[in-house]
Amino acid sequence: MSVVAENLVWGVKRRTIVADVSLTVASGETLGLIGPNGSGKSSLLRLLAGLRSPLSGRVEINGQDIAQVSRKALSRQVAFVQQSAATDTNVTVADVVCLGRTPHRSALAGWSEGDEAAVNRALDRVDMASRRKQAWQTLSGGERQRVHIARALAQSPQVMFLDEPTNHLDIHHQIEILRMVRDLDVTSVIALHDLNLAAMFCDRIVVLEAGALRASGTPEEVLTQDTLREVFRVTAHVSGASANGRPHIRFISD
Ligand SMILES: Nc1ncnc2c1ncn2[C@@H]1O[C@H](COP(=O)(O)OP(=O)(O)OP(=O)(O)O)[C@@H](O)[C@H]1O
Repeated sequence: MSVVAENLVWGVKRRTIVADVSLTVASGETLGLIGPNGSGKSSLLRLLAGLRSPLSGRVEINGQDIAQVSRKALSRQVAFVQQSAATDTNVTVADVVCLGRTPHRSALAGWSEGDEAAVNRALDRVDMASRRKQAWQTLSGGERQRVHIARALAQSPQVMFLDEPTNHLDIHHQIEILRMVRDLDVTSVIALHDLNLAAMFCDRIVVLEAGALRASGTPEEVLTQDTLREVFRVTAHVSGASANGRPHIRFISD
């Protein structure tokens, strides 16, 4: 399923936070969203996922204007992994992941084998199958993050929006989660701070600066020394595409 945003504008009071952003994500593509703190990544993700309405502009998922699609219908197609999402404390890991099945169930239908299989597969994918009975409030920050990703996977989405999904994760799980998202047959948009991980796992990257789209293209096209200096205010050496065709950034401290 493709995602197309046309001239999205959003803000509060007189402040424009997302400034006329247009982008296209092809079906199955992994798009990285990068930019400094406060550049509008989370705000743009929420607009793309239909969690917030733009002041102007529109979002189409699979050719349909999401403003015309019901919440429930949208949640059968679209999953959103929020930055440090809250969850009721008195539940188990399995309870949280089972919630991912809600959009696919009718009020009268019981829990099906298909639901159970989707939950088990999701727990397996994030390496949490052995913790299904553990109480949510006893999990570490990284484990909670992985369970939230499992809930999104249990939703069997065709489009995933992920806001800093590698927050709290150790390097093994950062790589595992991003590799898994890239390899899923799902269109995804991922806000990321780690530019080398963005280079490794994203097909294309969009750079936001003060709410506006500053650059977009392949990692090699976008992650240039000039962009890093001008947008992120860092000095860095970018080595050309290595064997895997991805640039590598080395930050220079003085
Ligand atoms: N509801 C709101 N009311 C007022 N200001 C807001 C609101 N939502 C976002 N902002 C402001 O808009 C700007 C963009 O926020 P956003 O969370 O989208 O940035 P971000 O790029 O995701 O940042 P970070 O990298 O720090 O997570 C910030 O300055 C933020 O304070």
